[in-house]
Amino acid sequence: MTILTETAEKIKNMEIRGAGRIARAAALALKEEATSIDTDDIGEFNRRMNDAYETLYNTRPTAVSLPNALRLVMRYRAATVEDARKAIISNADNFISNSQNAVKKIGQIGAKRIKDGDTILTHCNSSAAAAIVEAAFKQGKNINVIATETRPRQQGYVTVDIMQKIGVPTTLILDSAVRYFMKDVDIVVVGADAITVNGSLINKVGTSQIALAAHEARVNLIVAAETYKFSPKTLLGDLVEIEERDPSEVLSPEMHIKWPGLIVRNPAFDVTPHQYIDLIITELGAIPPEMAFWVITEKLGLELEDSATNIK
Ligand SMILES: O=P(O)(O)OC[C@H]1O[C@H](OP(=O)(O)O)[C@H](O)[C@@H]1O
Repeated sequence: MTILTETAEKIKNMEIRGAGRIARAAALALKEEATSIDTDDIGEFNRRMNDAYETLYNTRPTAVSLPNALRLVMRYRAATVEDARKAIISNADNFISNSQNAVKKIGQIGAKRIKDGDTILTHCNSSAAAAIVEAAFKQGKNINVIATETRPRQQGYVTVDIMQKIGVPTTLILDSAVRYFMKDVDIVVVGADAITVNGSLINKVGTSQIALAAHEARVNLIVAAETYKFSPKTLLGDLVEIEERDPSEVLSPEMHIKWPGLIVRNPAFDVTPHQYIDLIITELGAIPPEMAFWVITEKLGLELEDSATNIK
């Protein structure tokens, strides 16, 4: 197994997960592939890099950070294999370090929205959302986190683990207990797998129910999202595909056999309309969801140009 196929497999089975981590792992896999292709023929090199792009692209459909990262790394024009290799390596290194810096900046900017004494509810596991909590805690704010379990993959445990290591007092709750606890919550902070041109959020399934409960209780909901989580293709009229994962994540095959004909659905994400989002914290600053169009056209302009010509 090459690093490329291993990375693709790990993204599919969610050993590598979280929109930002998926993007960085894909960038690294393209870099490794570019380094290891043994040819002097630029045509063959380009073909094999395109195959690598396709393999990674076809792993999970929803997190737009993946195609955005792939396009950024693959943006090269070169007459020789040596130049192509250099360009891909430098693009991948830049993407990875920009992505890591973006998460840190989001932490610093988002922490200003957290007040001393706040109880923060978060869903699933988002490194960008966790960066906000960590920065606020390191500023000496006395805060608590409520983490949802996040059925069926229990990414809430990853959040709990991070919070325990940092030392933030944390309460784990069932996803279905969110409305029950909303009266104790001061702010909801979640991550993003994609943000559409109208500022709506695609994130772990259950986020939209949390947003409704927060709205009802007049609790602010903020989204932590690097600009490469904004979806250029939504500007072209496309919808973001919602990944539907295997039913066995929800119900064991042994149980399923007992009820032949039972339909089990397992969408991994849902859509939270922009009306329920107070702010999106990006590395460029805290912006209202209505500015998604600006991020896509002004900041991801080149990706848009690519997506217009480039199918994906
Ligand atoms: O990039 P960061 O902020 O880490 O994560 C962003 C989002 O990615 C995750 O998806 P999954 O667990 O891969 O399905 C969650 O939906 C999370 O909110």
